[in-house]
Amino acid sequence: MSQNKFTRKEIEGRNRRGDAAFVIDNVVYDVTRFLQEHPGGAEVLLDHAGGDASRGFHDVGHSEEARQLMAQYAVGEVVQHNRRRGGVASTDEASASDEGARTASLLATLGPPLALAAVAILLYLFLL
Ligand code: HEM
Repeated sequence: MSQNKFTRKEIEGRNRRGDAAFVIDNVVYDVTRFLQEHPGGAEVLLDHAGGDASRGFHDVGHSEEARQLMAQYAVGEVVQHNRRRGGVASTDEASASDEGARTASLLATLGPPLALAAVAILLYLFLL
């Protein structure tokens, strides 16, 4: 496999019949020449072209033969800061979004009682 490094942005536009590439497990595959040969059809590859096909690829439960075949189409790797685990959540991206989700759920839990308490305090100050 070549040691070329790609950003996910560089793969994004490569979703056409004339130039199709996607990422599986942080490896970049140029499947332009494979489209017509894929036993699962060209369309499903094009659906994932330009993005991360890891989940789709693994969900299908490809055979060992398919895994060997795919090595022929590997053209490089995803740059370090764009790498993902399991093709879904990246280490960096995941921790960022985890944090966002945590903040949001904290706000959702604490928001209503805090708002009620604030209203109660205001009423107390103004009315009593
Ligand atoms: C370079 C990447 C890929 C290679 C080399 C490859 C190869 C193959 C091969 C050899 C088969 C025949 C069944 C088997 O041996 O497992 C197959 C079937 C299939 N592939 Fe892929 N595939 C690739 C990527 C993908 C991706 C990204 C998807 C979808 C997300 C996909 C979806 C399917 C489907 C739906 C089938 C048909 C399964 C069936 O009929 O039971 N493939 N592929």
